[in-house]
Amino acid sequence: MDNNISVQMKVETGDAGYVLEDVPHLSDYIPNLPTYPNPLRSNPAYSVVKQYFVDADDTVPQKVVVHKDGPRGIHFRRAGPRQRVYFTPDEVHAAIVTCGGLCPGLNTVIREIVCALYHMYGVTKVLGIDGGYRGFYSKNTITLTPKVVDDIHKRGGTIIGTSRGGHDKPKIVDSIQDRGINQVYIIGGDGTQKGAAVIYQEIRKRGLKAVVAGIPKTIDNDIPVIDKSFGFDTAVEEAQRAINAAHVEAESAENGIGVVKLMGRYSGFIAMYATLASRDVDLCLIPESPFFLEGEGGLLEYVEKRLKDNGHMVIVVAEGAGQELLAAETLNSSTAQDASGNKLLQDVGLWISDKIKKHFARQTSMPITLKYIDPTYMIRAVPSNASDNVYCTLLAQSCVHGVMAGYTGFVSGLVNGRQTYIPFNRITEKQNNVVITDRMWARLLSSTNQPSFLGPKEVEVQKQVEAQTIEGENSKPNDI
Ligand SMILES: Nc1ncnc2c1ncn2[C@@H]1O[C@H](COP(=O)(O)OP(=O)(O)O)[C@@H](O)[C@H]1O
Ligand SMILES: O=P(O)(O)OC[C@H]1O[C@](O)(COP(=O)(O)O)[C@@H](O)[C@@H]1O
Ligand SMILES: [Mg+2]
Repeated sequence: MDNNISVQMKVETGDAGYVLEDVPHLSDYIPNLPTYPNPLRSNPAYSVVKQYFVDADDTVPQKVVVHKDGPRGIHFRRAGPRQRVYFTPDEVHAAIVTCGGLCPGLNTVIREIVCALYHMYGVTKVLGIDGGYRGFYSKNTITLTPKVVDDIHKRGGTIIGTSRGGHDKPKIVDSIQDRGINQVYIIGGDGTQKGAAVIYQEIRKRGLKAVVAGIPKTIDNDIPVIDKSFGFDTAVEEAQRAINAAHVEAESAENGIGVVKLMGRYSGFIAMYATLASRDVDLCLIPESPFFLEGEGGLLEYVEKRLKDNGHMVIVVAEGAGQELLAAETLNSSTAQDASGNKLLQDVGLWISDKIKKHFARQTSMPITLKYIDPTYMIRAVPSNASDNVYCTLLAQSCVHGVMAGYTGFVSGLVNGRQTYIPFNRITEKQNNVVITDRMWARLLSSTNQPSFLGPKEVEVQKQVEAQTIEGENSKPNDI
């Protein structure tokens, strides 16, 4: 990707260390664009709202915990409707695409973009791109109207389909240009938003009056800056059902062990939150926290102790946990990737179940019953819950307001409880991970009673590594 920062974001500084990481605007590269009064002025639902339009100077701080003499720090532009817009309703030709893995709430976001465009801004031309990025150049489009999307928020998945791979920049931008699309709404994770950033840059290079806006999606909650990603709460809630089942199975057998594998390729947020919510979990394994099996202080010793003390136990394991152990053992540091270039993982749930079974098979005095539950796809294929539905609505509406106001090259995201516009590069440059020296992981350790598997030396190293990340960057949602 061309990392030309000046076209990705506009940095403004102010007094007392104030920094605004602003998003690009159509007027940055197209001069003298006409503007129009926002049609929401005469919308009966919204015209009564006091101060409905967002003040042009409103910004939201990234860090809310501050010291008396500390700098004001990084801010993002506050989302919301502006007094003037850069498109007339007839002029707009919008397209929506969903890419990457599924996530609860995708259909709600699609629904609310369509409805906001129709009902708030009088737009009537909205297309769905079929099956992710490759749909721009290899498939017919899907017409989206309020009627078509009316009850889609009650369904899991995405009605316009999704895919991995297939990001062909020239073909995608040609398709946007040839079809006369001038608003592109891109819903997807880190990979998708990297793709959105290059599409935006190419559109800008060609001088087109077309805006590109993203809505971050990831069930793993691994996108930085934003408070949390939509669908995450639903996934954690759905994971409870699997954990409950594992607990019931474990409790009902002598030395019963229930193992549940949850999603989380590089970030263990689902496993951590599902564990904290359940309180039935005795051991939670995540990619960020290394562990070992054999010997004093190892996982097998802990399992044995827990069974002796309690008669049963529940283990939650994130899919990315312990991958280095599997690779070392199978001598298979596999380089296999999916179509988007994401590393394909080995099944840690099966592996750990097998290790535990073999360990106890060697000890005839302690027969165990182990049940392995793999609900990974079940937790992301469900419709979003009530609170995610509201969250998706706000994300979608904020995105539409920003696009109508001429902003481009941004994602709509929640920062410290406020809707904001964030430049693409800020959310694609790094990943949000569980910080195992933060308070949230300590809460988990204290709730499960599991060992941290780290010696004092390793804790020190971990602290030093984490101290090197920019202060405050990773402070959400771990360090509450
Ligand atoms: N670095 C990149 N540059 C351009 N496109 C990318 C990049 N990484 C991924 N993509 C595209 O984004 C889409 C989704 O990516 P993927 O990693 O599968 O999911 P997610 O967006 O959820 O992380 C795919 O169509 C893929 O080709
Ligand atoms: O089998 P698929 O569709 O590739 O999805 C599996 C992966 O999708 C994820 O849910 C994340 O997907 P995204 O990066 O698309 O959000 C991971 O947790 C999981 O490894
Ligand atoms: Mg991803």
